[in-house]
Amino acid sequence: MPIHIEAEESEVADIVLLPGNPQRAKYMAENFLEDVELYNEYREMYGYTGKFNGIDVSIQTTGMGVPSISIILEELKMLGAETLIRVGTCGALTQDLDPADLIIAQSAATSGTTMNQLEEDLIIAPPADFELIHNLYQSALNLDMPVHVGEIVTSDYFYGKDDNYTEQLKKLSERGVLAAEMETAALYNIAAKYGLRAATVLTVSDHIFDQTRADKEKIQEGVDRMTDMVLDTVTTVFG
Ligand SMILES: O=P(O)(O)O[C@H]1O[C@H](CO)[C@@H](O)[C@H]1O
Ligand SMILES: O=c1cc[nH]c(=O)[nH]1
Repeated sequence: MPIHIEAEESEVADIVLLPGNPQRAKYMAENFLEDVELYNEYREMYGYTGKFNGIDVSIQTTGMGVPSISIILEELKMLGAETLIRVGTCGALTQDLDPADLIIAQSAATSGTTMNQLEEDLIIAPPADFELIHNLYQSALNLDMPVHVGEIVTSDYFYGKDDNYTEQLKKLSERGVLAAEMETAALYNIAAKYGLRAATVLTVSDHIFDQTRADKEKIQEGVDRMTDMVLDTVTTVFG
């Protein structure tokens, strides 16, 4: 049994959804899955397994940031997980995005974390699994949801350290990077290391440059949309 996910392999599904927030994991499990079992409570890294349209699906909390999600991903690999879909929130880097819009992350640049640096002169940027993001996009269109596809940045900072960080984000924004969050580069790198399938879907909770945050109801609307989209794709790809 791994150290931080106190579960047996048989308790975790092949398909795992990955919210950062434990309350989101609980909400998604209780409101979207049937026959739900809680398999992990340690450190409030809640993990649930249930069924959606007859398909076994787990929802595993990752915590915030690259170190936390990296522990969880390594342990999910030990527990036999094969398909990993992050369901997170993010800060938009452009006014073209509205609160509760959805983003499908094709790739993740990094700021502050060395996740994409394989060796001194070797930077990699593993992409999302194409079949997953293709189907996620189709699900969003079919369900008439506002969706954007592109690059994001995974940052070690939620609160910008200094002006230099804001300048970095502005440069990324000028190059078309849509939003910042704190885990996806770890997900895509660890998935590449083990040959797992991975994708990230985010809902916009903040606008970084004007420092505005959507109210809780709006963020919840985005979470509900995002979960509907992801479970529609799970049904199409694995049903
Ligand atoms: O809402 P979650 O999935 O936690 O994702 C985002 O929210 C947290 C910061 O508030 C970070 O984990 C960031 O990546
Ligand atoms: O990392 C994050 C997540 C949500 N909102 C932000 O501004 N940053």
